[in-house]
Amino acid sequence: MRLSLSDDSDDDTARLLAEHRPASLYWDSVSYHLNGREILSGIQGASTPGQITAIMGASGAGKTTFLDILARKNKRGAVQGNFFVNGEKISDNDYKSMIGFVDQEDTMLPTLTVHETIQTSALLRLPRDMSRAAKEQRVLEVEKQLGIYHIKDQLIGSEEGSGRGISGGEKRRVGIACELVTSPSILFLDEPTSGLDAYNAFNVVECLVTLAKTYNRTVIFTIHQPRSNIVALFDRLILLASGRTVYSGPFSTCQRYFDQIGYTCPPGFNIADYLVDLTMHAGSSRSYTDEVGSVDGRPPKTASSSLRAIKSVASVSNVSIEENSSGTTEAGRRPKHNRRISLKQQQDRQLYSRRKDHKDPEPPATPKTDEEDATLDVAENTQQWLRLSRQPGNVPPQILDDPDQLPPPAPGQSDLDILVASYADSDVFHSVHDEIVTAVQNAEAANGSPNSHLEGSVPPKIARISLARQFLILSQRTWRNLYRNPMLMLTHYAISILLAVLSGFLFYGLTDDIKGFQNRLGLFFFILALFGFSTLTSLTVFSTERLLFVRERANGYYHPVTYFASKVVFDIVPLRLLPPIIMGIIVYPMTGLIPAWPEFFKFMLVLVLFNLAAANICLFIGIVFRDGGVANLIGSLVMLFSLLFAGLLLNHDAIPSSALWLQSLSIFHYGFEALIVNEVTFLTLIDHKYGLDIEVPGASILSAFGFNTLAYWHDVIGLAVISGAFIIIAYAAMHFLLVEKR
Ligand SMILES: Nc1ncnc2c1ncn2[C@@H]1O[C@H](COP(=O)(O)OP(=O)(O)OP(=O)(O)O)[C@@H](O)[C@H]1O
Repeated sequence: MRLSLSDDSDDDTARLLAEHRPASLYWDSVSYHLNGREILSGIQGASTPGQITAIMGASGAGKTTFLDILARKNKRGAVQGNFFVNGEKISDNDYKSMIGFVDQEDTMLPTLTVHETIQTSALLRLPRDMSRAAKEQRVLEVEKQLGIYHIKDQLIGSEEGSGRGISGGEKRRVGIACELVTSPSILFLDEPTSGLDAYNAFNVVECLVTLAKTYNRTVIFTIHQPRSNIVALFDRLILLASGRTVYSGPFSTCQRYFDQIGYTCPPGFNIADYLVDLTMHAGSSRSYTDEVGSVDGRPPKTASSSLRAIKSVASVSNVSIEENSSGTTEAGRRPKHNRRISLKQQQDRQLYSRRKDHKDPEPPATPKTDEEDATLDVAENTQQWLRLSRQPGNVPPQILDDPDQLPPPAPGQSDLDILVASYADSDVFHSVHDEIVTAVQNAEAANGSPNSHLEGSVPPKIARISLARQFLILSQRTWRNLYRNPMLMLTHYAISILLAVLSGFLFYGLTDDIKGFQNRLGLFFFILALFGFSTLTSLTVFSTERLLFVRERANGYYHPVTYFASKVVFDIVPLRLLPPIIMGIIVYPMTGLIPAWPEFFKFMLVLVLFNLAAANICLFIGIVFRDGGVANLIGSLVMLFSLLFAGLLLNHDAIPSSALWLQSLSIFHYGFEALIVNEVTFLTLIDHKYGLDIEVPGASILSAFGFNTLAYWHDVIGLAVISGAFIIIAYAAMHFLLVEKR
């Protein structure tokens, strides 16, 4: 999968890659509290360019939380700790410009192709002064690098709707490509192999290794229980259990380390499986080293708690299995499941108990004083942190260089306590700690030198593309998404045309009498109700892309205003404005409404503004209410309320006049009144009574029905104001509510 880096003839691409600053990441005393609960505590570690760092642990160990914190994601709880890039503390903004983050679940538009998806990321995020051709070239390079070039024209697809597209592994690689295309110095990935088969999982990790080694990037990911061929690719390992560090250091030394502290991974067994199982058992058990130790005093040979392990477990265990599988129905024998439990317990004890062949040493690490702890917790700056790190009391005088020296289990101590204490007392811990201190000292020395301004940790500021370009790129994406989703367009247009023709026939040939007036009332009411309720589909304008928007925004793809504008222009215009215009053009002449251009245009203006107002109200509701069902309910209630106050249904005598101001909130009221006033005010209607044709001015009839004949422009302005107000508050809601918070 190794490919040539780039076409050197392209200066822009070469410059992008050259401007990348290799970034070593160091962290120390990292803790995280949420709602008074400690989720992570005292994690330290380092990851340098060219290295793959894996964060492992059982489910709920805190891997994702820790990765989020390393990537400086916006967290709900309180984060503490020291974070250094090349030994320096850098601002969140600078940091975010040099990292890429790939989430566990892929959030991509299923209607775009692989190439378009990566291209959008590149066009939005690569520097303004890089040419379009160079950006395109960068996309192709990354596609080749990740082995997805051959599927670049395939649709992403989804399980439901647009049909199955590319595979899960390919999707994961597209997600990585979207981040890689900006050439980040540090790449974070949350469970990049989850949901993938062994082959695809290996391919993905192999791509990451190529990236780290060939392009000198720092790669950090969480991973659940990797297969051994993947494990062999790790350079560093961070093993967490209940948010505490069981191991953080070079992967190459981890097996020896666990062996030294009395937890031996059986030969031929996947160390990742063993370690994750160990942390699970350790967290739930009290130390029983002294109870069982190992069978016949020797370390166990093989196995795990799984069936696979049971099959390969040695000596005594095999006997137990045979016993277990032979006469389970014979009288006098204990039930089968009891034997299984005891077998499992026995094996777990063999595998996950500390070996007995160690002498217990002096108590471990000199505890820090309360004062020092507190100071470390609130360590504000590098100087303070360094001072504390250099104090002898913080560096335990004795490291675990004698493999037979282990901390003794205190009464009530769990295996996890022992594992955590052993690590905090180990030479691995101290060498990582020294590495951090040295990096910080070197950075300080470099900053003090006269040439310090030449090479900082922070890459040069990237000039982002303008808002106008962002809008164009996002509009193109929204438009593609729309026209490749023909059912959505088709439904809106087909319904509008069908209902226009239907109402044209039902209200064909309106007469100029009282009956004709009533028909006009019915026609306008029908048209408004139809559009009012069909705009409820605007509720989903954001719901389907909510997660995509939140993530892209957090990853710095664009300014929210450009996303919002592109959605409004390319969703609301084609789906909410064009259908009523088409319907108006069909219905108006068919039914025989006033055949004059001014009245026709005034009729269309009301239809358009009414639809816009209804769509913007739904847009706002769809943004505020995350749950689709709730949003639908609220949307329908708002429309019903508005319909009730339209003027036709209301019994004015039954409602106190003080409550009539509610009409000013009703878009149906504005729309209905404007349409009927526009149509009837200057008509002369014939009333057939007692065999006579009495001419009645339309204005009189309107007044008798409670309409204000001078209200047309007032109503038009009312619709425009509601429409404008809701688009502004919809944007405000999106800006303030749709912010990533993990
Ligand atoms: N926003 C949150 N609200 C409540 N609890 C949280 C939140 N974030 C994390 N936690 C808790 O923190 C612990 C660690 O969660 P985290 O998702 O980091 O674990 P994990 O190791 O990534 O698990 P998995 O492998 O299952 O994804 C869990 O007990 C989880 O319940």
